[in-house]
Amino acid sequence: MIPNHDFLRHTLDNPAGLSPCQFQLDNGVQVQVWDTGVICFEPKQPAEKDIVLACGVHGNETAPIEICAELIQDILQQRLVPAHRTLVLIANPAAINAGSREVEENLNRLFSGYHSKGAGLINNERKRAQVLEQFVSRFYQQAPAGSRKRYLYDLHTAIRGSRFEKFAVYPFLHDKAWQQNQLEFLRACGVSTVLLMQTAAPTFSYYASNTHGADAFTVELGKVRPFGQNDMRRFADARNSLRALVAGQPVATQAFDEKDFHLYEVYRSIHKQTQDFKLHFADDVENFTTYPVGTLLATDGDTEYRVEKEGEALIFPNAKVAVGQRAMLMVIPRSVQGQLA
Ligand SMILES: O=C(O)CCC(=O)N[C@@H](CCC(=O)O)C(=O)O
Ligand SMILES: [Zn+2]
Repeated sequence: MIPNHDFLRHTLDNPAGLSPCQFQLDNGVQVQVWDTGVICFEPKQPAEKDIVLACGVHGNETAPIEICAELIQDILQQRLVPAHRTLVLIANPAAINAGSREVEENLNRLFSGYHSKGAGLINNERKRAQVLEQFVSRFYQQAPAGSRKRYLYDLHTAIRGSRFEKFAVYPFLHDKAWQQNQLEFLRACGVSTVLLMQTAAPTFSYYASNTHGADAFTVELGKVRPFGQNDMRRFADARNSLRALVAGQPVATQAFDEKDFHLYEVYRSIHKQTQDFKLHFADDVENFTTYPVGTLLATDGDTEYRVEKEGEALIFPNAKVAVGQRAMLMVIPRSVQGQLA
């Protein structure tokens, strides 16, 4: 039903859609293909977690796609046995085939209904964002009754190198407490730099967090590289921790100690206002770089953006985004002492 148990290949061969199908593995795990890139695993007696793993929201971010493709194949071949209901999403097959971040529009700016705003469902990324929301809703709503925990890890790699190779974006929680066990899990994945957002966002992780109450994160696992050029040893902690999570096996976490983390909050978000938006530092400047107060960072027509605050660090600078979109975040260190649940 899935040739060679290779769901990534099957997805990329059918980027426009796949007929739903379902079957059972010899170990009792129920497999349901809901669409291209959308596969759901349900153990006979699922434990309490409902886990969504997403990759390929940006088509050129290949290492997370490889991690998820291997996990799917290993479940299908019964080398990995899920203990929890698990939905794996290869989010943007057309962009993966094109080897590009997006085909027409940034998929990760289209969640929480943004797909249908303005001009509406005018391209495939907008349509995909809508159906991904529907699949995530279905997955969480179809869970067995009882006390359950929802998770979504949206796996990415960043365009630039980074002073801290791996980092996560913790979506805005509307003043709810950050989860200590989630910070511990991220650290087991090799991620000890976390950006705590203070505003709503059109991203997949914010959607899962805000709409479904999931513990949800955008996880940046390294730098963008083409298929075949990822050193998968650098992803071993993330790969192994995610597989242990799905299998219900112990994850090698350590008790939270703030000294082990680099925690940041957003000081300001710089949006591209005109086509003239220009960054005033080189393409190889890394995420989390700091400059002295007063340094010119970017210009946008007559507007100048300079470092305003000691310790302000830049992240996700990208002059190529569409006008109106986030072109860079400036972040500052912060503490979460006494603010964790
Ligand atoms: O490296 C970059 O500039 C972008 C990497 C990336 O795709 N980041 C995500 C972050 C999403 C979030 O803020 O939760 C994105 O920009 O969509
Ligand atoms: Zn990305």
